[in-house]
Amino acid sequence: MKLQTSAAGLRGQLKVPGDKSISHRSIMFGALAHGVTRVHDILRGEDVLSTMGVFRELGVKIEDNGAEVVIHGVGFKGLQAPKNKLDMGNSGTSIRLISGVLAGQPFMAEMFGDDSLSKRPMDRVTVPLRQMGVTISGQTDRDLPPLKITGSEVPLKPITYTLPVASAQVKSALIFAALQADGESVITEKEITRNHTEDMIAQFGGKISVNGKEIRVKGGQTFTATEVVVPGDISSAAFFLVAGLIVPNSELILKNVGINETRTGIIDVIQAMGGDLTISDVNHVAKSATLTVKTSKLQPTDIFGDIIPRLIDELPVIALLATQANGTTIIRDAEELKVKETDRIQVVADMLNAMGADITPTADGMIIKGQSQLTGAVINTQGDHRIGMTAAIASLLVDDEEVILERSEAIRTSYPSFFDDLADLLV
Ligand SMILES: O=C(O)C1=C[C@@H](OP(=O)(O)O)[C@@H](O)[C@H](O)C1
Ligand SMILES: C=C(OP(=O)(O)O)C(=O)O
Repeated sequence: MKLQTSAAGLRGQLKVPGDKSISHRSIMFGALAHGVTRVHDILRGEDVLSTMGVFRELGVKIEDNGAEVVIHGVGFKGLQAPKNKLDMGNSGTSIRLISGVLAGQPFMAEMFGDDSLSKRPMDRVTVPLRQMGVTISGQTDRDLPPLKITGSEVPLKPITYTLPVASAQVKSALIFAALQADGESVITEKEITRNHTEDMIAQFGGKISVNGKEIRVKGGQTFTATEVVVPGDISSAAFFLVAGLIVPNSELILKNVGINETRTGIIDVIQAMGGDLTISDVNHVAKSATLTVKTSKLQPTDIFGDIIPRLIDELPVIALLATQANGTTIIRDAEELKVKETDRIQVVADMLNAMGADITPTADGMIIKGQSQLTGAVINTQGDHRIGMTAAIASLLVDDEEVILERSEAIRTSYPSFFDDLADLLV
């Protein structure tokens, strides 16, 4: 498709779609709870639809009446052996978290995904799950999908485990397994990562204790159905936060954005760069707020250390932001970007360099020179939604040249209405 270029400004208000991480987990906990869970403002992106499809295959009734998604929970003991292979699509969150769910189920299941997912390492979950008594195997020494899993007939062994990577997906997979273990598990994070799984255990009436990076969770708990209202996804809002800051003559008001503190690294970065961002209407219960951004002069910054997991999915569009700062921005400690839907260090650098940026990829990040005039190019998402949306925002700064985006349908993974929302905000 041909992307919009030469934007005269972005103005107006937007309610970004529901948080992807919370949407996945609302289906999982809804299925594992007893009773009927209603979910409002769920993200209907393809990744979340994959999770819904898998739980339907596991015998859970899930209805979408347009206004809300209704999940008829069956409890941990009510899941049924699937008749078909479980299709995880493009979703790392689905395959890793559901591995933890299936770990304690007394049946065999096979999980597979698309070409991108089939290249992503699953050994980070298979290694600790095996220690808990699960039979699970994948392809090559990294346990790439497809994965075959046979859960344990008897309660799993609890685990004491320090994560070698900063990953909410691995942490969450182990929490789901630990909930089906005979005793207390102790999981220690490398860095603090998004805590939606922990929050949701409490929301569904369960118990979990969190002390900094150390998490303790007991097996054998039962969950009670509840009502979930999903806040907007800050990872989706990120594209419009950056657009509002770098496109001249812009002012954007983003409503109902999730501001869980484990996700707000991008706000810290924008503030460090001197961006004009205000936070209002803070709802402490829903952990959401209104974020307003205006066109700004930006300074460079260094992004590294424990902020990285708090903005990991935003780094592609943060790299674009840095191309417009008045100096050099350095991103470090972000080697995890290499094992996302694409190698996001290489692919982001290649894409933005093809558009006239000056980015040097490094082993664990990027060195980004600022004040680049962006130019026309042909870009391929390579199946990565965040690459596609970053390209679409970058092209707003291109004058009198074309930007063509190939495989743009990848954006439906996390933000099906992205192009409609963008069109509505153009001056
Ligand atoms: O737990 C989650 O919902 C997610 C965790 C992160 O992945 P990792 O755990 O692999 O860092 C993130 O990149 C992904 O988009 C969603
Ligand atoms: C990495 C992502 O998701 P997942 O790991 O679930 O595929 C993402 O949404 O950017």
